[in-house]
Amino acid sequence: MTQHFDFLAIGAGSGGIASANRAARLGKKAAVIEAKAIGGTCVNVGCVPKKAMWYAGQIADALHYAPDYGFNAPLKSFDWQKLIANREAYIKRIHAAYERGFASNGVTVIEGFGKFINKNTVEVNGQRYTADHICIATGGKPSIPNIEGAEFGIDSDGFFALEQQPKSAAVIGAGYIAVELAGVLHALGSETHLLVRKEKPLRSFDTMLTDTLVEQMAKHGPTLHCHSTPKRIEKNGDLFTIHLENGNTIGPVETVIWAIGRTPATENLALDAAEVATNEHGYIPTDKYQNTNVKGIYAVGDNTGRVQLTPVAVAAGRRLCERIFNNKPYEHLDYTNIATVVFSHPVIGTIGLTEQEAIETYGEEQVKVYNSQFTALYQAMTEEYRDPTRMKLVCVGKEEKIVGIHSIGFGSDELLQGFSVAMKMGATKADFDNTVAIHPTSAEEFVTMT
Ligand SMILES: Cc1cc2nc3c(=O)[nH]c(=O)nc-3n(C[C@H](O)[C@H](O)[C@H](O)COP(=O)(O)OP(=O)(O)OC[C@H]3O[C@@H](n4cnc5c(N)ncnc54)[C@H](O)[C@@H]3O)c2cc1C
Ligand SMILES: NC(=O)c1ccc[n+]([C@@H]2O[C@H](COP(=O)([O-])OP(=O)(O)OC[C@H]3O[C@@H](n4cnc5c(N)ncnc54)[C@H](O)[C@@H]3O)[C@@H](O)[C@H]2O)c1
Repeated sequence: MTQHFDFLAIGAGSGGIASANRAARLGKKAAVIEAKAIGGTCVNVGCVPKKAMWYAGQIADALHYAPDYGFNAPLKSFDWQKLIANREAYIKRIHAAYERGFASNGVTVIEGFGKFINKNTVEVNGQRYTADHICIATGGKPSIPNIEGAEFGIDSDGFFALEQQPKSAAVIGAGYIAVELAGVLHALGSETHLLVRKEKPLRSFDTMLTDTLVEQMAKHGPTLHCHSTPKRIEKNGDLFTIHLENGNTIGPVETVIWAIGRTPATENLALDAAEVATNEHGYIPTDKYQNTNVKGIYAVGDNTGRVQLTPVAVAAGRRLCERIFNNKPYEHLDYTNIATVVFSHPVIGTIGLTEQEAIETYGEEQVKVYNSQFTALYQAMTEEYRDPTRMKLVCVGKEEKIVGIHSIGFGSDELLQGFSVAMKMGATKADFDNTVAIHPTSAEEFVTMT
């Protein structure tokens, strides 16, 4: 028998969960289909385990600062397995919380891999489900390059499955994941190499951020190898050597991690059966209302090729359901000015235009930039770790409207959310100046820049 729903999400990751719950809370009969684990990438092999590992790295950093704070606490050991066990136990608790949420909202959870049969029918394990509205929220998966020996490397999913801490690792890629995983491994004591193809990682970010990151990597590690494109990977016993296009080699190392981007999980969904179009990279193009080319079929999250962040998938999914089920015909997600944090060492918080983008958009004469550099008190107390925190405000026009906020250094992760609200509301430099600082914090620099 075919079961019918008002709303059916394919994929119980960030976008699918948020949309199905919202549909159900709006009184609709909603279901979500999940092939692997509830929570998707973010909860199981993304934001959550990554942040847990990053916190472990923060604790390792704090142990370096401890003697300058008067603590004589030599590190006796670090237990990777305990960290992983506690991380996974936390993830289990998140699964349970999601299940409680589904139960209280009345969302049906269908376990298995969903495939389209036609425009309003999806099949899972031979059972068919129809829906008036179908949301494709299938996310993505890590990419692996097509080079000799690529199979010797693991990806970010493999990183989270590591049962032992590698003594040495090479992380390949220049994006968020590469920078974050390399930073974590290094902080936890693995000899870590980060290989990027061009002159630096995170090249689309404001140069103040990336220059500082590169400077800090040079001082504290991991070892950054620029202009380093892997050509083949050679296995010798349990170790791997990376041969580069430029003739150099990196390694041998115990673990090679590919972090070279992600591909959309749209291949095996039988999208043809529903006539849903994809672009040449497999992403599902959507309009600003998350509509695909087929009426009643939507896509949200990483498979749309837009900003790949959990809160983006969540917000797009919720707004979609508000639009279709709550009489809000124009509700949609504004994809501009989305704040983001890279959990690098040091951590980066950024929103809006880089200085360069502002100049290209508004013209040099319209752009005024405020910079600040200081040592956060937390690190200023130490001998060896008095690293700079750097901040930048990018302003445009006579009124100095703030169009970019960038920060690298201790606390940049937690301080940005509030400032992003101000920027989204159209704050000017004068509004920032009118705000009395909170002292002593790093955040206060943003309201005291001259
Ligand atoms: C290592 C890493 C760290 C990250 N860190 C952050 C971070 O700190 N902050 C942040 O905002 N974002 C982070 N992200 C990005 C974030 O995880 C994604 O943007 C987010 O998970 C996208 O949500 P989604 O709903 O589009 O897809 P996903 O969360 O990937 O969920 C898709 C789900 O669909 C399921 N699925 C796929 N096909 C089918 C099918 N045919 N039938 C049934 N189920 C199916 C999958 O199993 C999966 O569970 C990180 C990503 C990675 C990989
Ligand atoms: N803190 C966060 O919010 C967070 C953390 C992790 C991931 N994410 C999201 O997940 C997305 C995916 O992250 P990602 O790091 O996998 O992808 P990415 O697209 O950000 O970076 C991929 C990098 O790999 C490089 N690359 C591509 N092919 C390569 C090759 N053959 N050899 C060497 N390098 C190669 C690219 O130049 C690029 O710099 C991000 O864009 C981000 O939106 C967010």
